[in-house]
Amino acid sequence: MSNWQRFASRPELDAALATHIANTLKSDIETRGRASLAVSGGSTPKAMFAALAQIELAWEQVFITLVDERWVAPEHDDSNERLVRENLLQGPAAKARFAGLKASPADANEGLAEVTARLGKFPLPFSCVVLGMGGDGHTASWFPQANNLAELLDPAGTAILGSCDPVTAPHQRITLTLPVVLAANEIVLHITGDEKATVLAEAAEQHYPIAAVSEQSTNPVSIWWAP
Ligand SMILES: O=C(O)[C@H](O)[C@@H](O)[C@H](O)[C@H](O)COP(=O)(O)O
Repeated sequence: MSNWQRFASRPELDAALATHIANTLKSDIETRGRASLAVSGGSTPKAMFAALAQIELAWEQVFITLVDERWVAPEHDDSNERLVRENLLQGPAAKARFAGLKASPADANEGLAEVTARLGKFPLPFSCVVLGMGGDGHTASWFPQANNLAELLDPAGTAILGSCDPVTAPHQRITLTLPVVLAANEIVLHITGDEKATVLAEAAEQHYPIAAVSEQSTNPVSIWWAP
């Protein structure tokens, strides 16, 4: 159902995953002329972003967005857009075409149409979607307690994006929906530490949101892990 790529250390994981993503983008540029990447925020991907940003490829043909965003201004410390701008859109990768997921309305629901229109310029399906995972079994902004979780995880849903009130975490969110993630050419799950490996092992039994990706076999996810 999923294949594991295990590394002895986080720096080795970050370097290998950056190279792998770059190769996926290069091969999609060769076949489609363009490539698209959706990345997660949080703390895990920061060093991998820095490694990926330094790899030479036709970045001007690469469209980058976020898997999910906290509904805060792009200058906010908790903004995933800020994380991406400061760590991924640097060096050679500064030429990539980036679209953030935050819009001006105070409520994320009111910004959904505007942000969805931005993604209309993207070559879809995504070449690669890079997910993270929280200790509560959430991925993207599919939080266990969210009252619209079933809607975000509806495989037959037609919306690209949905909003979410995580309940157990700060900030309202905007997030890609399950069908868009599952339609990607490649899905990567980037996690570190024994605790997250255990959470993932218990995902099906505990009905964690990550199970919607890790326990399906239509588009098997590759799990990139280091202690
Ligand atoms: O904005 C976010 O919070 C995310 O995109 C989220 O899904 C993240 O990937 C996990 O919460 C893991 O976060 P850490 O890497 O900080 O553990």
